[in-house]
Amino acid sequence: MAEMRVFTRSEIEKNDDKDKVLFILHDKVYNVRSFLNEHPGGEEVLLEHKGVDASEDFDDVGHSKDAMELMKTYQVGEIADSERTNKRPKKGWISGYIKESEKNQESGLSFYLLMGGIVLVAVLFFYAY
Ligand code: HEM
Repeated sequence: MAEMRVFTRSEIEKNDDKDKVLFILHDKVYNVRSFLNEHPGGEEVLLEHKGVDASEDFDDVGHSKDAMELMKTYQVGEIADSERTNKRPKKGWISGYIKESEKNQESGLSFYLLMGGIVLVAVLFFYAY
C-alpha cells in the first residue's frame, strides 16, 4: 500500500495531475488511476467521480466484501480530521461486514455443536462402563 497522506477536500477537488484519479470514500482518499481498466463497473463511473466524495453513490451500488478488500490497494490517504463527515457507511456498503458477522455466528454455533458432541460422547462413555 502506498504511503498514507492527509488531504483536504479542496486538494482532491483541484487535483489535475494526469497520473491521478482521486476521490473520497468515507473520509478515505483513493487513487484509482491504475484500476480504471480493471474496474468491473467500468472506467466511466470512476472518472465521473474524480475529485468528489463518491461515498453515497458507492454505497448505493452495494460493493462486495472482495471489492472492499481490493480498495485497500488503492487507498493513498485520508481526509483531514476537521473535514471528516464521520458518517457511517450505508447498508449496501457494509453488507459484506454483516455477512462477516454472520460467519462468526456460524463458527460460534459449530463451537457449541462440537462441545455438545464431546459431552454426548462423555455421557455414552460413562454409561458404557
Ligand atoms: C477503489 C474503489 C473501487 C473499487 C476497488 C471497486 C471495485 C468494484 C468491484 C470488485 C466490482 C464488482 C462487483 C463487486 O465485487 O462488488 C465493482 C462494481 C461496480 N462498481 Fe466499483 N469499485 C470502486 C469504486 C467505485 C465507485 C466510486 C463507483 C461509483 C458509483 C463504483 C461503481 C460500480 C458499479 C456501478 C459497479 C457495477 C455493479 C454491477 O454491475 O452490479 N465503483 N466495483
